[in-house]
Amino acid sequence: MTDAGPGMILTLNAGSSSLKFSVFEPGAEPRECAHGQVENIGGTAAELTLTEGTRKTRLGIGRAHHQSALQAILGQLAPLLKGRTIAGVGHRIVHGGTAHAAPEVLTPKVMAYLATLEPLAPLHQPHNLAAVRAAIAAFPGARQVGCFDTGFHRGHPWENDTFALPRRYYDKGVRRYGFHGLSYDYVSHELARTRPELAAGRVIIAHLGNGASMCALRNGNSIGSTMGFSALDGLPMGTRCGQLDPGVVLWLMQSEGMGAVEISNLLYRESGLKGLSGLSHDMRTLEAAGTPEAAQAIDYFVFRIRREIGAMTAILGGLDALVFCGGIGENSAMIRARLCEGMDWLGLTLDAAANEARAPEIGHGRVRVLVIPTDEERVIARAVNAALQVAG
Ligand SMILES: Nc1ncnc2c1ncn2[C@@H]1O[C@H](COP(=O)(O)OP(=O)(O)O)[C@@H](O)[C@H]1O
Ligand SMILES: CC(=O)OP(=O)(O)O
Ligand SMILES: [Mg+2]
Repeated sequence: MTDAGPGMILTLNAGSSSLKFSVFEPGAEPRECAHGQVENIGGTAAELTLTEGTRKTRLGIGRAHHQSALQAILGQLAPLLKGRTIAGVGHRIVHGGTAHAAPEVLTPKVMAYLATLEPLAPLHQPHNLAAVRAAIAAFPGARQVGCFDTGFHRGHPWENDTFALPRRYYDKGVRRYGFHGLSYDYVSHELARTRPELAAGRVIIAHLGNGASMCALRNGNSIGSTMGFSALDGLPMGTRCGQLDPGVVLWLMQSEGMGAVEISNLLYRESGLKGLSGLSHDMRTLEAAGTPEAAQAIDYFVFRIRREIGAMTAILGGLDALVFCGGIGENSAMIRARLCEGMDWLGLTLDAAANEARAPEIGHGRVRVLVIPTDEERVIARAVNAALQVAG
């Protein structure tokens, strides 16, 4: 390959149902040259979408898992690089545990620690680490930088960091970490850039995708998250149960004779929207389905989020802005409308036309309601750019 300029930045973001990537030109504010994603991982018909400027290409890749999706992406990279090399690869790493918050170069020692966290995020962490190994093999000269989803929440108050278990478990790392931190980082900084008066106040960001969580922010800092020790807690998700009485887990073990692997599979892969609807994890499918079970799955999703809006408003001491992001938050006008219905008591009133048009601002009450498309890739690219600067 001829070197036609400084090395580029590649970002890899393995979500539970998607693998997203971008190629950035390094710089004080990295410039995105191309991006793409494999969606519907785990389903029967995964699709790789590539976008370069106005050119969009779609490629059916059949039944895909994260590893084959990654290979499909690596196979498409060469023409996007236009003869340039890759200087740095940035990875979304869902769990940084107690030891890692800020972005870091991924040494074998760091990788070994991160591998111990795999059981805490089985839908993500193994794929995140597999992507690092594949990127080392594909780009041996590049700097590999990890960006942690848990990092954004590490400064949250102790009451939100702990469970009411004997203290020794906290000391062993049984804590409420919170996730989707790269998304909250991006969205909160966008809010600060575009609406600084709101960012300085009391804000709830609802990241509603295949994984879903909410973050309560005061002056741009996380003070509470619906997700906890693992990415299972809080809101119901595509295939994850969300909040669950731990007594249910005991009952599954004692009365149903289920072991850890079976319970893990049930709670991570068979529950949530998929479990309740008996149909699909995908909100688009449920919205179109019209079956009573699909409707009830949506009802439960909406109910839990509304409940958390109330709880977070209470810990914030009021609310100045509610911000939607993530695949559902950005694209489903119906879900946004249902979440905001009857919230006038809070000063939150949706503007129906603006909501349907997916305008950046969709409310007209005292509490501002916004849609800010998230960009985890940009947060990763900024971190890689900084790491490349340090490396000289
Ligand atoms: N137009 C839409 N209407 C409703 N839901 C949508 C729409 N587009 C995407 N979604 C939902 O967004 C989810 C994916 O969200 P995303 O944040 O990209 O996923 P991940 O959690 O894997 O990163 C899909 O499973 C689907 O349910
Ligand atoms: C943490 C998490 O659930 O991530 P995602 O929404 O990408 O699956
Ligand atoms: Mg995601």
